[in-house]
Amino acid sequence: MTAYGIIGTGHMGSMLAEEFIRRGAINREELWVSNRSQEKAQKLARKLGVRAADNLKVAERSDVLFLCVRPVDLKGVIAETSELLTPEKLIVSVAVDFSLRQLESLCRARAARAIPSVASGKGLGVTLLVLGSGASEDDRSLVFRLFGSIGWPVEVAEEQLEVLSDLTSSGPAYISAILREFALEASMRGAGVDKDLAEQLIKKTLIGTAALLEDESFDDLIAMVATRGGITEEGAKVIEALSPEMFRQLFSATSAKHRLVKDRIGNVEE
Ligand SMILES: NC(=O)C1=CN([C@@H]2O[C@H](COP(=O)(O)OP(=O)(O)OC[C@H]3O[C@@H](n4cnc5c(N)ncnc54)[C@H](OP(=O)(O)O)[C@@H]3O)[C@@H](O)[C@H]2O)C=CC1
Ligand SMILES: O=C(O)[C@@H]1CCC=N1
Repeated sequence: MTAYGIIGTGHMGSMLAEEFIRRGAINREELWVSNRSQEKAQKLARKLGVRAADNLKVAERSDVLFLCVRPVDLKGVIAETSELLTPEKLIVSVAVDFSLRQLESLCRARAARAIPSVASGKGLGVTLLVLGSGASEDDRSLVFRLFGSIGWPVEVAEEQLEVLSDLTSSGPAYISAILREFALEASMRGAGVDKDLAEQLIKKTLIGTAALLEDESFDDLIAMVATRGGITEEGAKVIEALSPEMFRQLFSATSAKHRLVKDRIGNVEE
């Protein structure tokens, strides 16, 4: 029996625990969880019927250990448990901005990075995967099986993780922020449209659009809606004209923040 552990039961850690159990990828008796504030881990353990313990015990028990703390807390967690992180174990870090090189320099365990998104809470998220040099083909199969149970795992080059995680992990927040502004503007056009109603309507429209996008390209879907000489064409032109600058600024801002986080973490392998 493979034993699994999750250190950090915040948004990502608790989502992974719940979904892996719910979808049968991990059996409840195989999973241990821990968290800095212990009540959080205990509450999750009670809810899922898994076991809660402290970081050391979870690291000791686990064959596969998910590290689900923020990048700035990760070095401390690995330092605390490093004696137990032997080459027989696989660590899977979900932290953005903490490299494989750093993980591998801090402990002797085999390492992988997996960057999921909240959409995996619905079994529909992308998980970006990068396997470390010590990881085996069995490790690759294992992470693909686990993350395949909650969406679409895709192996990428580590140097692409920053920009791709902006797209897929931060994506649900950005799409929500854009649509919230769209609904707000609709409610301010003077026609007396209620803001909450506008939000509900655009959410339903998003869900329908997402279903269509299973089969259609963006261009084809736009062409389906934008009747030649009709209304949508005009709006689409505005989006095409103005949004490149918005997304350029978005990537500039996130890139600066990625750099800041990496600087804060420092060259931990040295
Ligand atoms: N949220 C998202 O959509 C995504 C997040 N990620 C990555 O997931 C990681 C976690 O993010 P998220 O879940 O949003 O953050 P949260 O703040 O929700 O969760 C982090 C958890 O880590 C716990 N923690 C902190 N230090 C320790 C420690 N020393 N020992 C044990 N537990 C500790 C915190 O405990 P306490 O309750 O005491 O604060 C908290 O519960 C980050 O590295 C992030 O980059 C990746 C992809 C998507
Ligand atoms: O905002 C963050 O830092 C994390 C990483 C990607 C999504 N949430």
